[in-house]
Amino acid sequence: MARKLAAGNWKMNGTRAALAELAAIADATKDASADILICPPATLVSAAAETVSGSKVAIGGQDCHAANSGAHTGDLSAEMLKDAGATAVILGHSERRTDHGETDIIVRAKTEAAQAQGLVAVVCIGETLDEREAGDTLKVAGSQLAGSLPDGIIGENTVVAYEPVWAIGTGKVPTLEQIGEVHDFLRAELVARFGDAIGNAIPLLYGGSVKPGNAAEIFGVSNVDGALVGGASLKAADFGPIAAAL
Ligand SMILES: O=C[C@H](O)COP(=O)(O)O
Repeated sequence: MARKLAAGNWKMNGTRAALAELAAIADATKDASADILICPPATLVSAAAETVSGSKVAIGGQDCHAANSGAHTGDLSAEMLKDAGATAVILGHSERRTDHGETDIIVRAKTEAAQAQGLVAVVCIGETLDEREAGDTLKVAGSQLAGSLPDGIIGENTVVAYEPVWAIGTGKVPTLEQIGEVHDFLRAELVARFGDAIGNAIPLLYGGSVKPGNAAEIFGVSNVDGALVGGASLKAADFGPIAAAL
């Protein structure tokens, strides 16, 4: 069975002043039974890791390059994130796929690089509204899953986040049936490709407008092992109750 995980993606939000809120998040989640991960902007990874030291909060990056080092101005490698104190990294978020043209092939290479450094890869997939309305949700999710995950993964170093693009930051949330349909499908795909032990050990997170008011019902859906939370991960008063609902 997959472990439970409440993960926060701060996206391009936060300066050093936000470290006080991170400390509040560590306090608000100290009794949570789920694992806790916060992914601040890269500028804060090192200080964030120091801030949460001794708590149950782990720190992650929001992206990494597929190479370990080299002439890639502005990029960060998995090794650098690890050196700064990260233990995980979000890869293939729809905002990176859209803003930076990241393909499944690129996401797969980044995932391999992250895992080679011992980081947990939180690999994101999800359909656009057009794709859902065309009835292609499972086709898109299956294709992104197959293309973004490398062979040879182990359950402990991989998390998959299903984030319908149309639900991100919009306040629109799929029905519980829609979430369950995709998560059951993804679990079956993981088991078919990686076998029972690994396929069932990979946490499947739902992401997209998760709030304190809807977290418990989403966590009650089959094969939902947690959430990747954007806006509501910025405040301890929101993220604490979400983590507690797991
Ligand atoms: O990575 C997080 C997701 O994009 C969800 O963002 P949101 O909770 O603000 O909708």
